[in-house]
Amino acid sequence: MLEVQTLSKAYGRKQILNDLSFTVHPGEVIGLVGENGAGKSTLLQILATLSQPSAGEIMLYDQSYRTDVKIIRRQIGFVPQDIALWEDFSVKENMRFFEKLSWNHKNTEQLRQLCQDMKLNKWNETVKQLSGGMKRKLNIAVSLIHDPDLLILDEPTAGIDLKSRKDIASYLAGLAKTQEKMILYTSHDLDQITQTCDRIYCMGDDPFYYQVLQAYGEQPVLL
Ligand SMILES: Nc1ncnc2c1ncn2[C@@H]1O[C@H](COP(=O)(O)OP(=O)(O)OP(=O)(O)O)[C@@H](O)[C@H]1O
Repeated sequence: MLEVQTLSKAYGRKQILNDLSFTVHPGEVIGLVGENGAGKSTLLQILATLSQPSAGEIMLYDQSYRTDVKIIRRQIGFVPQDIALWEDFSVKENMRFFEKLSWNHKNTEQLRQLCQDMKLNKWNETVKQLSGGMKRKLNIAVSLIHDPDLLILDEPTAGIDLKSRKDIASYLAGLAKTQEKMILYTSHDLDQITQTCDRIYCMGDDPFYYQVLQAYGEQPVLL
């Protein structure tokens, strides 16, 4: 379980996150929504251990983000907003490269299976030959090589076609349910968020997202 308690983050005098508390349970897909600048990426970066909070506690199972960062990093997969792949390498070469950096090893067939599970069947094509949606699928596949318990994704479906969005969303939901993963992701696509997520957290001062989600029949949680 991921437990966030009274988390705050300020950049200089600018308060971005203020006293956030929430939990994510194994098997849950959590959607994080809010206007531009609400602090979603800031929160995800802290949860991915890439940024420090100004105050508060975070626990992943019984490990503390303050004292057990090395262990926690092994249990986290992070997919940033920007694609982070080697453009001149093939899909296979990217998977093998990142597998070498991973603490948990997989053979080539297992790596290929990960891509196929994501409906990415371009094993020998270079990344620069792939479409934006395919690159995003590969980015997600890379983040899963070390079999993380907690998967954090910053707008994994931004700018990609409806079919690929559905592929990714149903893959993430299946992963949470079959392997008890905790998945936390941001998106501005409320149709997809409401269809995919077990719970939705709303960030920011603007009540717009909260109200629209209520109109969808959801009961979002205000952070
Ligand atoms: N390194 C930084 N230094 C100072 N301010 C920052 C820094 N990173 C982010 N911010 C500010 O923090 C606020 C929250 O940004 P963040 O990227 O977390 O929002 P977001 O909800 O993810 O937005 P979007 O939907 O546009 O991706 C913004 O006002 C941004 O300018």
